[in-house]
Amino acid sequence: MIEIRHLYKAFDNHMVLRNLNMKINDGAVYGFVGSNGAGKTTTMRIIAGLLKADSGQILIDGEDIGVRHKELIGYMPDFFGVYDRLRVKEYMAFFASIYGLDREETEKKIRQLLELVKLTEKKEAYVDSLSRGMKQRLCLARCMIHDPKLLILDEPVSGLDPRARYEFKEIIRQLRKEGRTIMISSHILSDLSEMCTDICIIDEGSCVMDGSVDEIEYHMITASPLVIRTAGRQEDAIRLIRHNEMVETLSYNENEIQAIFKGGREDEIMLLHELMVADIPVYSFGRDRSSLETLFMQITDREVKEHAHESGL
Ligand SMILES: Nc1ncnc2c1ncn2[C@@H]1O[C@H](COP(=O)(O)OP(=O)(O)OP(=O)(O)O)[C@@H](O)[C@H]1O
Repeated sequence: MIEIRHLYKAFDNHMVLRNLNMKINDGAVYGFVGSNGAGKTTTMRIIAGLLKADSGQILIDGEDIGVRHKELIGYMPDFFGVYDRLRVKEYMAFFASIYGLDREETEKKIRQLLELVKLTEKKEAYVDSLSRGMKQRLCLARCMIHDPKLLILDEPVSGLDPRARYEFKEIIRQLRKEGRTIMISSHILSDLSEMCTDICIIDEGSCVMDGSVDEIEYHMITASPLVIRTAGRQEDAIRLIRHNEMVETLSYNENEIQAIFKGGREDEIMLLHELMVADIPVYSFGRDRSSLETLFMQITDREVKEHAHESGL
């Protein structure tokens, strides 16, 4: 398990990380989401050993990571450097040499990793001739050359076209199946929920919500209003719904009734059952599934953030 404890970092008196805490279980694909400037890259660079924290600890299996970042972590930055006149296989061999792999091991690793990222046929191609998506995949391959305990990927799909994003996500799903531990950042929550097992939402340098993707989605669902449409008898429906203890607020117009409903699926079924028993002609009943992005906006909204903090989310 990787634990980040009480991380603080300031640049020129500007506090960027404030008491950041995270736990990443072995085999987790840990989505790290936050808006621009939230502190994602800073956190990742500190874990990768490229930047020093002002205070805090990074523990792997209970031990302080110390100076062992290089061997334990594979870090993929959010930009790709220029490698003039270097072929794909030479690029990979260069990184293998940094980690002291012998010739046989280097060849084996290059073969395996290029296969994983579907670049075997590009082995002899010059790096600079590859498409953006291919470069991202090559960069991922080189981060894995030394079999790191934790892979850190900083916004790996940003700037990719839909096909390249899909291809990259497929590789992450494959790595997830293999039980790799991965931390992956994005400012798009829905990108991460497709690939990840867990999500941490960072805002102004602190984690404001974390949990499994299922837990996060549960919060998303209960944050979405319940929308009920009837074919007549709307006033009776409003009266009945208003009395349900799970209803926090109610609004309506001539077409529909909207309720902020704190109950889960069972409570929704109960309410629908009550409406049916009262013979109210319900023709549509369900959550207005606000996108994950809406939840994200809500959580990073000041007032909601305070509420989430108080309720221990
Ligand atoms: N080397 C630096 N010197 C001064 N300020 C910095 C430095 N690096 C980052 N910052 C500031 O720290 C804050 C957090 O930046 P960081 O890059 O960690 O955010 P981020 O969440 O990764 O954002 P983005 O999604 O835009 O990449 C920003 O206000 C940024 O300007």
